[in-house]
Amino acid sequence: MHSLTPSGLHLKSITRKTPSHPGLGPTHQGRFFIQCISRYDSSSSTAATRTTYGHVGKTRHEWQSTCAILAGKVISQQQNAAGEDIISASAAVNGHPTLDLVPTQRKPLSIADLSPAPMHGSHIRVAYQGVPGAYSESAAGKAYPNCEAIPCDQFEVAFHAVELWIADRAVLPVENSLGGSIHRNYDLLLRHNLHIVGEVQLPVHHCLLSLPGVGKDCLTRVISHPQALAQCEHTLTKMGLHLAREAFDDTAGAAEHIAVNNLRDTAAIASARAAELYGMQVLADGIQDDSGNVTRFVMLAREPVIPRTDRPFKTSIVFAHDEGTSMLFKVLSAFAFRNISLTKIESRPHRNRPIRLVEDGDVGMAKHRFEYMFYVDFEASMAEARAQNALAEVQEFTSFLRVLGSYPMDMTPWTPSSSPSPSQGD
Ligand SMILES: O=C(O)C(=O)C[C@]1(C(=O)O)C=C[C@@H](O)C=C1
Repeated sequence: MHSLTPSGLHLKSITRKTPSHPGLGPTHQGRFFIQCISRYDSSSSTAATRTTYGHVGKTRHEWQSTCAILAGKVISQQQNAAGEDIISASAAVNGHPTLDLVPTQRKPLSIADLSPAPMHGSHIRVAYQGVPGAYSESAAGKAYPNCEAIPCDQFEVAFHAVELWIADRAVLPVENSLGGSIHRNYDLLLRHNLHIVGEVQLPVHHCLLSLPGVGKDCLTRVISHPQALAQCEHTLTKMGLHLAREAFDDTAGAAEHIAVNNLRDTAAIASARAAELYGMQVLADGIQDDSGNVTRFVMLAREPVIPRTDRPFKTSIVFAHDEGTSMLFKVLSAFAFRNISLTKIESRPHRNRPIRLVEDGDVGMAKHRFEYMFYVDFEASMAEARAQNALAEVQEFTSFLRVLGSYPMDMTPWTPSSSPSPSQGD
């Protein structure tokens, strides 16, 4: 178990005012929720969150709050520049006013904006997507015991937190044994220049949560992270729960949303720790479709780790090609001939050129072909000659090749979760 202590920050591009709810305690009630502070501490099970207000002051917490606002501004600026959705932070969320984080004028960052936190202390700061109680927070704690976990409302904010020196690491999910790849993070890995410095595999044990006293009969819908909904789909049906399913940013955020808004017809799929944090009851425990439900997370840093050969390493690469799919066969054989095992292959649309027009010589007609970026993980360290030789060969067949990281493999054994056990509230 882990605790939240008032020594971190919650990075958000939009802040919201949370209405009062008796189950949440004074820190959540009717305030501008600028920052939620959490430290992952594997030795304790107590939890406390703390909020601060929209001013910049002299204390460390206030300084950190400034960082959160800064991160929000940077993201807003980038989104404006890219012509993507503009986040209007001055808009109301759930009828409540939010802070204006959208700058009216672009102001370049100064060196002062980017300087690391004073009094950093001995705790490594780890950014994750979600709110306290999310699985990503547990993954951060598994990867870096006693770290200071920094909740971020979007994956991209976690990338920015590391780039801006607000966090030392980001821990992000990339694939789940039931739900498959988390594509957004593959795309972000390519857009940003952070390095993969490690991986952790986390057994994911889902619970069905409702407000205290609310039974299954009262429920009409279930909300959670899309991956969590997918991981529990069959079990919910087998339990006779034909509920409308709605996606939410993260599992723990879904539990918090129900608690804050007193939603008596809605259940959340989230962790037992989220139930504890947000005062929810556990209606059923272990509702994932397979007991071996595991999510793989990668750790990201500004600097790569130096590859070694004294322990098992994995290397992640991404590449693109200019002609034909036969290139893929050649690339894969570069690894096969050297007895290098591949552990993962993923294809994503080519960002700059998703479709290409090609002449079909046989029929004399032009046709459209989809273009891809390929992500490959293989079991070897970049310090090994066979990995270097394989990549030298891969480079010959590809138009673009980037090593995302060469890092120690997670070798920790894990035990499957138990099968569903309905508990209180039936
Ligand atoms: O929502 C959370 O709690 C998360 O940490 C995100 C996430 C994911 O993105 O896959 C992580 C692990 C589980 O597989 C479900 C959800």
